[in-house]
Amino acid sequence: MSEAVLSTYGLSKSFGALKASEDISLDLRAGEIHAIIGPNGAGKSTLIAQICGTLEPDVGRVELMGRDVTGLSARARAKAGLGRTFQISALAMEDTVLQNAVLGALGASGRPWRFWTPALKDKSLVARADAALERVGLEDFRNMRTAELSHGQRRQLEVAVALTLSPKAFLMDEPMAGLGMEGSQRLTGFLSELKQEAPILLVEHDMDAVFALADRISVLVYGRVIATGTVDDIRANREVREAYLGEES
Ligand SMILES: Nc1ncnc2c1ncn2[C@@H]1O[C@H](COP(=O)(O)OP(=O)(O)OP(=O)(O)O)[C@@H](O)[C@H]1O
Repeated sequence: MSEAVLSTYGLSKSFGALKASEDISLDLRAGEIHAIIGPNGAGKSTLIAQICGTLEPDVGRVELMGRDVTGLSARARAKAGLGRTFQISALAMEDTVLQNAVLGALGASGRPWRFWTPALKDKSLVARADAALERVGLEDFRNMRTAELSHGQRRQLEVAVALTLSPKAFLMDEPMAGLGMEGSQRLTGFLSELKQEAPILLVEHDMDAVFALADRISVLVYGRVIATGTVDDIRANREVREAYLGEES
């Protein structure tokens, strides 16, 4: 496949005696979904936090489009093109769908937050927000209160907010969580299109979704990557089956 958009080199992070990340080197390539799977406590969230910049690694570095971003804040990384959706929704529930999307577009514009109210009157910001809403299929819901959206629609809105920053790569932490079968099937279809715009590093517990979506999978166990490969490689990997997939494989 093609070149790396996002790479980690030797990321390590300990909490006291616990090695939550141990020498993690992986990459995310143009056009792909790379899923990170592993049992509870394997270190998936710790890894994502170091990549997005909310947790400092003890050792190692993160590169985005060949640029070392390890010293940058999470906000600066987002501006540099690292789009993120969160395990726990960061949306303002009482605001409308459009307001949430404009907030993202405002972040992308680099203007201070106190210009928030006029931002809704700023045609270019609203146009950017509307384009993102259209991209995720929420254009008919733009004036609805976010709290009234279904769970699946909120996930789509989170992607729209991230899209307003024109991300070069997405980090998604359990986007399927809380979705029913229909919702996760719809999101699966959407993510498989979205990856063409920006590749997706995906942490997900829903194995059906992972096996349907991922171009490559890395398996984390006790903070270490024990295998990286295609779905078929991972299904066939003995160490993975023993350590993680067990009877399900
Ligand atoms: N701030 C912290 N302080 C101390 N220990 C931590 C901290 N954050 C995570 N850990 C520990 O590091 C290990 C990895 O946790 P992490 O949340 O990254 O795993 P995970 O794979 O995301 O788990 P889950 O699938 O349950 O979300 C766990 O043993 C956890 O208890």
